[in-house]
Amino acid sequence: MQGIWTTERIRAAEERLLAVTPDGELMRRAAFGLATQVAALLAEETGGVSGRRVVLLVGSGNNGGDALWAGAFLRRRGVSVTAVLLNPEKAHPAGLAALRRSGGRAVSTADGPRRISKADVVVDGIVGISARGPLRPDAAQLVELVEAPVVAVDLPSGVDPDTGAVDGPHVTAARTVTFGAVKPVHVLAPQECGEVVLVDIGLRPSLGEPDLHRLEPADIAAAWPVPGPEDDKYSQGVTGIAAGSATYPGAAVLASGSAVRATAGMVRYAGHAADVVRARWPEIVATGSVTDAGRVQAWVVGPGIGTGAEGRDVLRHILGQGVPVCADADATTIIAHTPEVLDARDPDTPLVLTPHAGEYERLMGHRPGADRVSAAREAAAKYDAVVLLKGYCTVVAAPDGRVAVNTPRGSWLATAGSGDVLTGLVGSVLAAGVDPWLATSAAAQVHSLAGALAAADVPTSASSLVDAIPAALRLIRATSH
Ligand SMILES: NC(=O)C1=CN([C@@H]2O[C@H](COP(=O)(O)OP(=O)(O)OC[C@H]3O[C@@H](n4cnc5c(N)ncnc54)[C@H](OP(=O)(O)O)[C@@H]3O)[C@@H](O)[C@H]2O)[C@@H](O)CC1
Ligand SMILES: [K+]
Repeated sequence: MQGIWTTERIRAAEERLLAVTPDGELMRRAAFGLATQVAALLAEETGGVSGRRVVLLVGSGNNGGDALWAGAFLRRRGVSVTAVLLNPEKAHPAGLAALRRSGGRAVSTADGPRRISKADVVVDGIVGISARGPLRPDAAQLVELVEAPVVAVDLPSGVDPDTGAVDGPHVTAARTVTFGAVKPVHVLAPQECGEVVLVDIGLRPSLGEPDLHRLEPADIAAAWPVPGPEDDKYSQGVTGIAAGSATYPGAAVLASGSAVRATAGMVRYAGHAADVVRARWPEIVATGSVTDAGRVQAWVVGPGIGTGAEGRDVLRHILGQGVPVCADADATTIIAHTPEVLDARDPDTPLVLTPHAGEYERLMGHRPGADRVSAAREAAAKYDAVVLLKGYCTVVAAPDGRVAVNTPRGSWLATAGSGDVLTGLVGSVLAAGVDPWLATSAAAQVHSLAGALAAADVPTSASSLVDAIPAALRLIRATSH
């Protein structure tokens, strides 16, 4: 699992490491890694390094220091380097001296536009982990003029380091070179960071346990149920699906189909769309009501069941079965409007909620806001449930505080029925007895990978998303070694 640390933790670890490292050493390590990446991007963009033009946008902190030192390294490779100093009195003295010694030049913001227009690559050393809020006007004016690809130092300036939130002018980078550890901004605002490259500066041993996680293919492959020689269709977990209606059977077909494709376990369907589901998925045992559905190891409930009395009865019945439940869509709304349905739940049985921002507001009485990680944690604690907060990046919080972030591969998943597919995936992994936080996080990643495979850079549909699940699983297994 990839660990992600908040800036408070990074700063504490840096202090510990700085105390035992020669002066300036960490910055030089960081800057050398940065210079290597800038040179690589120059080569990719222009076919060469020597003689190319790099402009550094340099703020008043150590982030600017990194950029200046990297400029000095780039000079050694024959790059023409100009630093635009946003605040000349406060520019990192040692970095500025190093750049000047190497033959680089430093100019004021007045000369910035002319230099920027000729740059092959621009380096954003405006601010790093100590700043909050949008770019100040002088920096914003220069950034607006940039047409060359940008390499962000540590993070794209103007994007919040801990939440990834954007609230005004900011940098959008082609590549972000970060140091010591991945920070929340990199997984919560991937669209602003571009490709993220981590440079090791020796921080890892000082960091401790991560604040957030991102599952790697090996984690998903290890969590995903794979049948063994002793398994039969029951032992791998039976998923129950209570979704859809006679008038709107689509949600039932998608959620059930997703569960069929996701694991080798059996799938039962209970509801008014039984005929349609059976016709589309003959391997599913379908009945008209949850009361005669038979034994399941996990329930998926909600998509298309309606928010009236009947939907409420279905949800209450399912919550009382003593097995893990993934409550989605209409079930979320029912819980928000009549929280007493949760009285039917055995407190020891896992519950997964999958709200989008609007459903979150119904559940919590306020919008998720800019800090989506804290928002998900708050809901997880309130409902004693795993909460998957939908959005461009999906945040999965457990009641014990664990959080996983799923970075998307494009926006293709924003298609009708996509949520029904996700809930089917979650349910089928829950049915196999996997830890609910891990099951939900793994399902979210398989869902986004299936979306990317189904779309292949063109719009897709939820049905093709279901069809792409096996390919996504195959790819994850192939890349997990
Ligand atoms: N520590 C280490 O060992 C290592 C650290 N490393 C590097 O250091 C970076 C952190 O450096 P840092 O702490 O000096 O702060 P940083 O983010 O550069 O600047 C903050 C200053 O910017 C200003 N400012 C604030 N808001 C602003 C805004 N919206 N728009 C514009 N300006 C704004 C404000 O200054 P002011 O202008 O108000 O005087 C504030 O004081 C880190 O990201 C990494 O790159 C690496 O070298 C590895 C080793
Ligand atoms: K930066």
